[in-house]
Amino acid sequence: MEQYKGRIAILGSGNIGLSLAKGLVKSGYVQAGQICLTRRNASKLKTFEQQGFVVGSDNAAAVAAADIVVLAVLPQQLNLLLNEINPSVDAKKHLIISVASGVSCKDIRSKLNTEVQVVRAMPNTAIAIGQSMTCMATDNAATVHLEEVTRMFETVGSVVKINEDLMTSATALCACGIAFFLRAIRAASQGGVEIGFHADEALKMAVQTAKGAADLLLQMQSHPEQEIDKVTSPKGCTIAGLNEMEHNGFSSSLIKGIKLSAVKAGDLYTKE
Ligand SMILES: NC(=O)C1=CN([C@@H]2O[C@H](COP(=O)(O)OP(=O)(O)OC[C@H]3O[C@@H](n4cnc5c(N)ncnc54)[C@H](OP(=O)(O)O)[C@@H]3O)[C@@H](O)[C@H]2O)C=CC1
Ligand SMILES: O=C(O)[C@@H]1CCC=N1
Repeated sequence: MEQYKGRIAILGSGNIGLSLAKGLVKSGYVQAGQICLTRRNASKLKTFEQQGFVVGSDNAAAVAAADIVVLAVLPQQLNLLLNEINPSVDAKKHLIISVASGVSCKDIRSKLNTEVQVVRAMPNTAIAIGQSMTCMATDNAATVHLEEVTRMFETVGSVVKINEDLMTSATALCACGIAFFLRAIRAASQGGVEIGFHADEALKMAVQTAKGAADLLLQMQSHPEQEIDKVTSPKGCTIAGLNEMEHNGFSSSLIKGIKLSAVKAGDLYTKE
């Protein structure tokens, strides 16, 4: 893979900003020294500085030194940040990537005095280990820039390009979604403890079983129900457990949670 030659500013180096930074370096897309990480409390970035990242609190300086600018603050923090960097953004030089939930490309441009190109990306925290599901959308980025952003996120997982009006749905299904599956694994391990395993072995068993389920679907390209049919022996214990879960609203609760998250994701910026 060809290494990216430019410089990236990640403004808002919290959970997702740092996960992205780690993933991009781990994948070899860039070296740590090509990434500038900012947050207001930059003293919390000391370990990243020791790993070779450029760190600081001066967003305008970070933008001036970069060609790709990643906006990774909370939606409620974004307007202040955009006001701060506005004088430093140059449409001819910069490409903006925003991972903020519920903020449109148009919203971002409306706060910057320029027709700068904006791409929205919605990764999840598995980006730190190159396993993100990242959804991407833009309303004005040139093909060449969209291709570069695609290449960037493909080094740290899978990428799907979607219409911008589906970005909040993508937030719920993929970005929040990783938490939903993690909770399911945790619940399975708690069940495992009740039926006789120590917590550490129950967790290991639940994790590997979940990984096997996901890999089956990825590698066989099959539908979950096809794989479930292979597990459920007639009058067996799997269908008994599965039906008990459904009587208690397993699928329904996941669907309802995803729907609520999608509504909330759309409201985070506008109802701050
Ligand atoms: N967490 C996730 O899994 C995902 C999050 N997102 C989106 O990413 C964004 C960030 O979320 P998340 O990482 O969870 O939030 P965090 O609170 O962990 O990170 C936000 C960071 O922004 C910093 N920050 C706030 N204001 C400024 C500023 N003016 N200049 C520079 N840094 C600033 C904060 O540090 P300090 O207080 O020191 O400034 C903080 O470290 C949100 O918009 C969210 O919707 C998208 C996909 C997944
Ligand atoms: O919980 C949140 O609001 C953010 C957006 C997607 C994942 N975390």
